[in-house]
Amino acid sequence: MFLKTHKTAGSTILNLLHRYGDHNHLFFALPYKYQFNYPNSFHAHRVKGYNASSRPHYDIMCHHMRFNYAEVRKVMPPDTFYFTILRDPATMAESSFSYFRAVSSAFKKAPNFKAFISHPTRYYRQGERSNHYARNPLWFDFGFNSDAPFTEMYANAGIRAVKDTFHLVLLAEHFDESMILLKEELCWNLDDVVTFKLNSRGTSRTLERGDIERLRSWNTLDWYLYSYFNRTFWDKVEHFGREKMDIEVRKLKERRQHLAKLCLDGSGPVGAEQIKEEAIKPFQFGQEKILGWAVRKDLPPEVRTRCVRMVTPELQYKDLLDARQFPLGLNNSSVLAATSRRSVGR
Ligand SMILES: Nc1ncnc2c1ncn2[C@@H]1O[C@H](COP(=O)(O)OS(=O)(=O)O)[C@@H](OP(=O)(O)O)[C@H]1O
Repeated sequence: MFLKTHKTAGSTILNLLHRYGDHNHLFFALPYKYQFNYPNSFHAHRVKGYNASSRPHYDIMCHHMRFNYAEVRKVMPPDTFYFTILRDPATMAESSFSYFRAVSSAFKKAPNFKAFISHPTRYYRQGERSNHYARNPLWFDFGFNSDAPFTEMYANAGIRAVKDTFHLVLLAEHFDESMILLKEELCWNLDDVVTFKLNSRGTSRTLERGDIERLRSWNTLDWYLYSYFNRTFWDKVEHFGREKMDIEVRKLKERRQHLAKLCLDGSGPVGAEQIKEEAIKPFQFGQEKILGWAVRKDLPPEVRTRCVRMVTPELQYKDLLDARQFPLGLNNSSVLAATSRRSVGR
């Protein structure tokens, strides 16, 4: 089970989970649309095909939700491996402002990002439309109260809850090291965790030191959470072995380079207008262009399919999986009964 927090490289992780599940014929716990009724708290009945009396065997759950462990547990098997990813609240806020400007009331009211950073309380009102993107969004996604006043006791209780549930907490800033830790935990192969960056923006602002401090302080609960799991992340790397990690990360980068040369048209991500195939066009949202990848045309069909899968964005891949799992619509009980016996577990 992957808790996909917002603006933390989750779409790239979804790609590797989609690919792995697709390749191994695993059964996904899918939302009816693209998210599990976010920003409302997750509820088991939001999973397509879930029925409390005859529960299909689900292998992977990974789409956006506001986490609710009691309900997730009803859907996923007891030996499920839980993981998630965090990002520094400062850069995350910059990404969120750009992406969610039109939907979050606080972001919308601010004339620009600099004004928001300087006086967030001037624009932010608790409970106003989509303001969970504007303050402590990680804390919110974990299902906690993102408007709660900061106290160490409260923040530590949240951390304990995350620590007790999630076996692995990754960091967007250290994506490659994160992939190696994930691969080790799941006993996967290197190719399973090779990805191309998805859902990235054409341009982003560089933050000044003072802005970073202000954003971390505005998002105190998230900063406290991030700082804690940053420490545990490096403890895990230490335990894995720094030298071994360097070797593994080097292999991962080499493999990514190799696959980029094999699969991609051009040397970097491109705007949606340069991608002709609808199946791999990135969804556009927010103030900046969201980039994707063009795939070489001159590849043997099998290789091309594999390359296309690597750059298939979340929405299109979810539709593919949905069509595979429910070829005749939701009432096709034979498909549910025939779900895989394998699970992404420990
Ligand atoms: N591999 C890797 N390493 C580091 N950072 C990465 C990676 N993949 C995606 N990204 C960055 O993550 C941001 C998008 O996050 P999400 O996909 O979680 O966003 S969303 O909530 O699903 O819309 C988005 O950040 P911004 O570009 O700052 O907006 C992506 O650039």
